[in-house]
Amino acid sequence: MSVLAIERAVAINAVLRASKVCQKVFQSLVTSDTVIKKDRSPVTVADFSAQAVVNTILYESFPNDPIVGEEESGSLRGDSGKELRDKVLSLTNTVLDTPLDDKELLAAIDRGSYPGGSHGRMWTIDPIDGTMGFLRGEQFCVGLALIIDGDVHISVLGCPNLPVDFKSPEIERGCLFVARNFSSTEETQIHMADISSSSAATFCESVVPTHSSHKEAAEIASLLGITKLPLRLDSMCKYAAVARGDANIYLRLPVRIDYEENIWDHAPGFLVVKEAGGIITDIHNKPLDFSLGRTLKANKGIVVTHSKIHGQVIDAVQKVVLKQ
Ligand SMILES: Nc1ncnc2c1ncn2[C@@H]1O[C@H](COP(=O)(O)OS(=O)(=O)O)[C@@H](OP(=O)(O)O)[C@H]1O
Ligand SMILES: [Mg+2]
Ligand SMILES: [Mg+2]
Ligand SMILES: [Mg+2]
Repeated sequence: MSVLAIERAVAINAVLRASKVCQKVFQSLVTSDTVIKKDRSPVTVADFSAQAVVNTILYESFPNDPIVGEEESGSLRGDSGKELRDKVLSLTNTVLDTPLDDKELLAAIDRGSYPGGSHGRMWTIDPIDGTMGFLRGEQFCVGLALIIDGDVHISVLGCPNLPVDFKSPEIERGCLFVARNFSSTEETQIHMADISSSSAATFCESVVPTHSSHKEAAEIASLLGITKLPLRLDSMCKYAAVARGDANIYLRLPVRIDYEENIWDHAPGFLVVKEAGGIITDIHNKPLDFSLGRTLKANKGIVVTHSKIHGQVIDAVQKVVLKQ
C-alpha cells in the first residue's frame, strides 16, 4: 500500500459526504439558513454541517490529528442558536453512519480550532470555500488537506457544481480532485495545459472584487499581451481549473494590505496544482508557508502558473502591484 493511502481514502470519503450535504442544502436554502460573521462574510447551515461531517469522519480514523477548520460553533449555541443548530444537526445526520447529538455536533465543529504550526500532522478544512458562490448558485468547493511538518501531503477538493468539461457544461457537473498519488482505474490524471508564451494565456480570478483586485489583474493581463477574457470562478475551483488546463494562470491580488490568507483557502488547491505540474508562489515570488499558524502570514497574494511562464507573470505582477 502506498504512503498515506488510508489518509487519502478517509479524506475522499469525508469530502464526498460533505459535498452531499452542500448539494442537499443548495436545492433548498432560505435566508434564515445563513448568518453573517464578524468579518461580514456569510456562513450557512451547509458550512457548519460540512465541517461537522468532515471532522467527525477524520476523528473516527485519526483521533489524535488536530484540525484547522474555518468555522466555529458560537452562533449555534444556547437558545438563540437552537433553530440553526437543529437544522445543522439533522442535515449532518443525513450523511453520517452514526448520528450525532447536539453536544457532539458542537464538539465536532469546534475540533477545527487548532492554531496550526510547523510540527507534526494536522488537517485543514474549508467546509465550503466560495460561500458567496454557493449562495449565488455558482461555484464552490469542499477543501481538505493533510499537512505534515508544514508540507501539504494529501489534498481533496470536492466541486459539486463544476462542469466536468467547460466546453459542454450542461452535460455533467461535479468533480473530485485528489492529490497526491494517482492510484485507481476510476481516476483520471490531470495536467496543466502546456504553454510557452503568457500572451496566449487565460487567467482565473475571484468573482468578488474585494477578494482579489480585478483592476490590477486587467493591467497585468494587458502587460502580458493577454487578450482573452478572464475566467471568473468562486472558490478553489480556480486551482482545479488551472490544474486541468481550463486556464493557465490564477491571480489573487491583495485588495487590503492587512489581509492574511487562510491556510484552508489554499492548501487543498495548492497540492492539486503542484501535482499537475504548476508553480504556486505569492506576489513576491515566495513559496507559500503553511507552517506559521492558521494563516499564510509570510505571504501576500497568490500567483499560480505553468513553470514556463511563471517568471514572465511574476515580473508583470510586480510591475503592477509592487510598482517595481
Ligand atoms: N479581503 C479578502 N481578500 C482575500 N480573500 C478573502 C478576503 N475576504 C475573504 N476572503 C476569502 O475568500 C474566500 C473565497 O474567495 P474566492 O476568491 O475563492 O471566491 S470568490 O470568487 O471571491 O467568491 C473566502 O472563503 P470562504 O469564506 O470559505 O468562502 C474567504 O476566506
Ligand atoms: Mg467563509
Ligand atoms: Mg474559503
Ligand atoms: Mg469557507
